[in-house]
Amino acid sequence: MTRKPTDLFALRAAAQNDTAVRIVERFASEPARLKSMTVEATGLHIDLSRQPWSMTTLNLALDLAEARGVAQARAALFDGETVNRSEGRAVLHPALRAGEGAAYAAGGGPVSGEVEAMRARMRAFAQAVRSGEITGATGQRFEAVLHIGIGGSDLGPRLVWQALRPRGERPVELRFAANVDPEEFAEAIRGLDPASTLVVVVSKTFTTQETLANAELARGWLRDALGGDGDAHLCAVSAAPARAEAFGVRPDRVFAFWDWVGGRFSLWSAVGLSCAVALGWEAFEALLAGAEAMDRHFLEAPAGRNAPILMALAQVLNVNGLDRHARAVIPYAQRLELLPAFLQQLEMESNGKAVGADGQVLAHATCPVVFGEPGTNGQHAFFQLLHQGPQVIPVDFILVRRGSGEAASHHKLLANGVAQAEALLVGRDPAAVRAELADHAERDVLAPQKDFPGDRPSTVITLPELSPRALGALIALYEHKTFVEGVIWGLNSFDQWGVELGKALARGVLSELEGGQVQPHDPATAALIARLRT
Ligand SMILES: O=P(O)(O)OC[C@H]1O[C@H](O)[C@H](O)[C@@H](O)[C@@H]1O
Repeated sequence: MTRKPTDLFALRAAAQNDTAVRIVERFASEPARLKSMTVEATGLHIDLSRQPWSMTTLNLALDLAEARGVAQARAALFDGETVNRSEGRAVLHPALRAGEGAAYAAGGGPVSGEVEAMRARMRAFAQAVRSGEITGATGQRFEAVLHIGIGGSDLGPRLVWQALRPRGERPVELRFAANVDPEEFAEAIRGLDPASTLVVVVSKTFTTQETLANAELARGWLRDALGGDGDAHLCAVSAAPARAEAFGVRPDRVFAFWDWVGGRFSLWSAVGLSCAVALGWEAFEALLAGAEAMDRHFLEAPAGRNAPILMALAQVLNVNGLDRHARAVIPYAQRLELLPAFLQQLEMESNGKAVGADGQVLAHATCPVVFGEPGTNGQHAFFQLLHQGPQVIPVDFILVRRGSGEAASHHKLLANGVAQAEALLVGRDPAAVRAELADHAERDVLAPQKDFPGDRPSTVITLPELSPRALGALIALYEHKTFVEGVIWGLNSFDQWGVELGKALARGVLSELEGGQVQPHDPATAALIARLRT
């Protein structure tokens, strides 16, 4: 394989040049900066003025997006072309949230009719479960849903439930089991009554080892309590519905989706069924509407006002221009606790690749390490490194303007978010630090340690409130940002070949751990297997 030439060099040179001027000083020399670098997208406010670009470099980045064919790639995606070439599939998650009467087609074949029909089934099912029209085998209402799935079949629904779950009385409780570690399953069913629990098994392939293991545990739990009737509490969501039926799920309880829905983009399909049941159809529909509004923004806003494109360019600038290979995501909202985990899959599984879509080794870096915790908790843990560590880590701050609950606490939360972004941007004048220590005998030793360099980039996203609509828009914003980055980096964001080897090896190791024939391994692996077998 040969190395591929890249046109990121011009951007890199400009980005490095820009570091001669502190970001905060640019506001004076670039009066239009704040206005030009903040965008409103479907009610979300996105401030990119704290990113380390000059206005000139931003324009260069926009030229790069144009040269890399972002507009054409976006059209190809929405037109249902086979953009996931390595798997021969279209990628059409926008079709899942389009309103009635849309006309999406995957590879030329219409899909919107099927999408609408499935949505109607989901809606009818969710409403019938909530109203008590559909009951369990003993006639009891379903008071809980156990959602079983992993990766893309878990993280989206889990994030949505955490973000939107009712505070007080919950007509329907929602629990999740993803890990094959039986501890998670045991915790998920704690306190639940099988007679009033609906089990939704979600797996695009319906071959995922962890999910099938948990589905078997759930089926056993239902059967122990309800006998053979327990199977009537099983639902499945899959792009391989025949496999779900072979597992024993009644055909009218199998909800299909399609191979043109990527796992980590699948929340909007029947993968969201358990959220639709537990939160109610109106909330699920509003989530879809928020995402659809972001789709329209992504399609229609000019590149310089286009939130997903600008956020992608800021990331490219930091990664490829300034060698910043990590990014922190800090939601100042406890309910968005799972956003960093969701984005880890979305971004790192999509773009954590070193080979381009054309099979050539890429000559540039791609996806940074994404991590994060809610604010203010993260402040008391790893923010030390963000403020004073040797490496600069750009941060996404997510603030929610109108909180729910105690207003005074919400103001404290927001104040902390604003202050942290300011501290990263502005830092502290070293002279002020020294002046404060004027009488200190160890002034020369202490002052540098108390220095805040600042000039550390962030993006600040403000949501009007944590509504289903705003959450849908936020998730879709990150989906499209991830896609644009993939286009600029020249890779296929929609496959994940890197997860296959470990899965295949685990099958062999399992048989060895269970007493089967020992296979040849490297010495370290052989020793570990021997240790675990005894
Ligand atoms: O939905 P499933 O087919 O069960 O797949 C669940 C997950 O496992 C795979 O290994 C992939 O890494 C994920 O992208 C996927 O979402």
